[in-house]
Amino acid sequence: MDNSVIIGPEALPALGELLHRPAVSRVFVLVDGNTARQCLPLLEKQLPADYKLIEIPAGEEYKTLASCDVLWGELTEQRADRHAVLVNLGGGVVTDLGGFAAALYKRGIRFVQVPTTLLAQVDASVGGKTGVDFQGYKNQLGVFQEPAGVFIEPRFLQTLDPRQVKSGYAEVIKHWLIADADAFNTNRRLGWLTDDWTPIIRASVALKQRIVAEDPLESGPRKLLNFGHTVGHALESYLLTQPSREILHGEAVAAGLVCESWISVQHGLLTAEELDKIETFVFSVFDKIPFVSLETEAIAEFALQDKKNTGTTINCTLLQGIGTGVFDQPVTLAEIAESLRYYHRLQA
Ligand SMILES: NC(=O)c1ccc[n+]([C@@H]2O[C@H](COP(=O)([O-])OP(=O)(O)OC[C@H]3O[C@@H](n4cnc5c(N)ncnc54)[C@H](O)[C@@H]3O)[C@@H](O)[C@H]2O)c1
Ligand SMILES: O=C(O)C(=O)C[C@@H](O)[C@H](O)[C@H](O)COP(=O)(O)O
Ligand SMILES: [Zn+2]
Repeated sequence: MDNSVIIGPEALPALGELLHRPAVSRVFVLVDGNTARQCLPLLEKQLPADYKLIEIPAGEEYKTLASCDVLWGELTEQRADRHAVLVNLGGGVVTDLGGFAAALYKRGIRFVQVPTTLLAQVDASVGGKTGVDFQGYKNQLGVFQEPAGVFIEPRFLQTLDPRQVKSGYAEVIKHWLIADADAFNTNRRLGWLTDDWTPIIRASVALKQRIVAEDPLESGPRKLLNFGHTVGHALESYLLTQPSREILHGEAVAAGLVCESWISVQHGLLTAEELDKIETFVFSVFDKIPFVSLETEAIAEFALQDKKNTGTTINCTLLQGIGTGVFDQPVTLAEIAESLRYYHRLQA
């Protein structure tokens, strides 16, 4: 097996061929409640007859060690050996958690990613970042571990809620902002809806693969892929602590793109006109996330746990013009809070 990415109608048959190889002792399929119903039927004919299904509840709140415990318990109960393969069928929660759990079970079994949301197809399934949330912090526990393959079938998106599609689109905009000004400028005029996501998935995967190949363990340029996430993760983590204020990862990232673009302007890296273009595009797709200005400090505090930090210094990825990211830019906690106040004042 290699860690290739296959996109299109040939993806699932290729996975089927791989799962029937003699080197595979047993196949386990990890799903959540929704992908069990909506996605498994399309995959099922590629699976060996004796595959074992393992289900976790859907949602970010289940991206935890407790869900890994359920998965590890099943693998142990079934006497899964090191030649077993775990197929992660779902969005970023299933691909992150399943990849992490597979990397730890018996010090590592092979896993494959079958992403079923736009977000997981353009971003989460690619690049080998896996993990779970811990004590309210996003992806606090995790490993870098490449899957044995990524099999992307855009037809899965047919059953996806439009809100979830938009959430994935935030990561696509992020890719354009850090590395593809032409795509940003073309697509901001076209709007976000399309009948066929395949070209956008292909372009995003290629862009992410290029950056990951240069720096798989995120000691340098991979930090570009984290643009929007210093503030985005802070907002997401904060709102996850608030009952009935649900936020999706991509929605938080969209807000983070605006806040971190504003910080880029304060650092003299981006012009006010460029910031305006970014805001206009982002708010043509996403509603503004409601929070009150009294909450900005508490939200900003979460940035103190960002994985790009060194000691007490918050290192942000910023934009040096649309289409060019720059990483390791020190920013203060006060700037993070001020960027949230700026976002809060904006009229969507
Ligand atoms: N590892 C990485 O590089 C990386 C990159 C980006 C995001 N992430 C992580 O990904 C997670 C978010 O992923 P997500 O947005 O896919 O969320 P998700 O996995 O929670 O999926 C969103 C919802 O859609 C449902 N669903 C999935 N596929 C479906 C389909 N085809 N039809 C109908 N419903 C479907 C799921 O059950 C869930 O309710 C976050 O935890 C984020 O931190 C990781
Ligand atoms: O692949 C990467 O590298 C990314 O940063 C992609 C992000 O979109 C993704 O949300 C990632 O999980 C964030 O990682 P973290 O290190 O900030 O937890
Ligand atoms: Zn992300």
